[in-house]
Amino acid sequence: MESKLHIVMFPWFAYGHINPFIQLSNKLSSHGIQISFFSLPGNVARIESSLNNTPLNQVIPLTIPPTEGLSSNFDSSSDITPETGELLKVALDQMQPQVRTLLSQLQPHIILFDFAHYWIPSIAYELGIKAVNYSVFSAVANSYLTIPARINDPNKQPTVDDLKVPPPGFPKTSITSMKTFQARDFLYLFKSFNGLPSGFNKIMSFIKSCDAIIYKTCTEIESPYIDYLKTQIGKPMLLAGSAVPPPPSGKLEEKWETWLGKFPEQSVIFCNFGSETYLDNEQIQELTLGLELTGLPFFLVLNFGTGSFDAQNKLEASLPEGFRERIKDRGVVHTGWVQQQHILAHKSVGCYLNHSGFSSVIEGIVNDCQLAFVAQKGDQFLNSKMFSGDLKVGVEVNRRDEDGFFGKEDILEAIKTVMVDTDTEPGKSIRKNHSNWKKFFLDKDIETKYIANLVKELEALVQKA
Ligand SMILES: C[C@@H]1O[C@H](OP(=O)(O)OP(=O)(O)OC[C@H]2O[C@@H](n3ccc(=O)[nH]c3=O)[C@H](O)[C@@H]2O)[C@H](O)[C@H](O)[C@H]1O
Repeated sequence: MESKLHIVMFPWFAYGHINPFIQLSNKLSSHGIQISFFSLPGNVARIESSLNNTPLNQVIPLTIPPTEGLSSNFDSSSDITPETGELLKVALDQMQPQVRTLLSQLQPHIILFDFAHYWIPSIAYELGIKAVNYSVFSAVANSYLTIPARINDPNKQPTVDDLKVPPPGFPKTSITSMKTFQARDFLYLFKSFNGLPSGFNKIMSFIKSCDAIIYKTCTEIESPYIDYLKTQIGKPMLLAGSAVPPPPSGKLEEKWETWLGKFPEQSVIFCNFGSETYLDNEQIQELTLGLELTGLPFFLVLNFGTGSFDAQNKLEASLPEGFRERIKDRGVVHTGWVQQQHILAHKSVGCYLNHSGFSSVIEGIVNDCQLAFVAQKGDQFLNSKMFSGDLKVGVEVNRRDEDGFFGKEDILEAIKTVMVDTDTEPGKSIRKNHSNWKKFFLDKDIETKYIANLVKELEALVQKA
């Protein structure tokens, strides 16, 4: 039966967050649920182009309040750097009156909100709307970092040493400790910027006040972490399934189709770092030299967090001297957005070196691309360990404990393991696991079951007083 629910979607303003909210919207919309999607004006056209086009659905632009430090002509459609991100969080908090007015006009049954929107539950409660957090982070990342057991004294920040080990009660999995550079990166979550609560405190605040939390995962992949979260959260926990991205529409751009078509099947290494992850110049040097060392064809995408502004100059300045000339017959280096799913689906692509973004990894698995991970921040470090250590579907690039440095030989080694040494371990098992997980992710019945169940649980939540 068609659902009569009306849900407001309110993701964080970066595409790594907007995309999973759109994907969930479309799945819920196919059950007749009405979607109103909040975002910034610069994102509206792109959301409209992906959101199911039904008379019920709408994208509502929010006005960005004047915010000290945030340029008055800030365009949310370009990359959001960490600095702009913190200013945008200030702007987000100032949007409370406008969000309250919109919600009281729309009167949805539920609002699905993201990690930074800790004030949504109190507004929603006043208006009789259910407030549900939709976590776009994996269960492994949530359970290692953002659960009450992570901190025993709310007035004390954890140290690097604290963050190197899992919180008390954490399940016994391949994750027993993290490297120093990774733990140092996790500190970001506990810092306060511009006088706002830290990311960790925001999450702790809405865990207490929201009506439920939806995780973008399934028990088949992450059951130990999901079970642990259940002991920590104390709120209804709903699962949206593995969130395999829908097949892409249209065709791959002619120039890339032609370029990839020159190479044998499964020979090309595709290398891309998602929508909000940028390597520094030292990493780019080692990565490019490592790709050169493999002797294989490669397609490398590098971005710099500045949108299209000056990106080409930054790219040229970051490459090793003479690199373009040396690799011109077998390598391309590109800056800007590419049709990742089309590229991964191309028969010439056999390896995907990536940053362990959850959707990106799954796109690699369903497309027969062997996976090598060089995670850069936060949740990516935990995804990378879970996919390589628990599921054993790929390999992590070796990194130095203190600062995460990797050399060109480390890149070569990881790629050889999954692409060349496939008759010996661990490459042999990784290929086998990859192919088993591919079958799982492509099983439509599993996905359908999760979404049908989620719809039922959301309806039940709305019925509750
Ligand atoms: C929750 C947040 O997700 C994040 O964003 P990210 O973009 O990396 O997400 P992915 O899951 O890789 O997803 C990225 C999505 O963008 C698509 N794409 C990307 C680049 C491109 O050039 N072309 C494309 O089509 C890609 O196909 C995938 O669907 C980060 O990990 C972050 O750590 C995490 O907090």
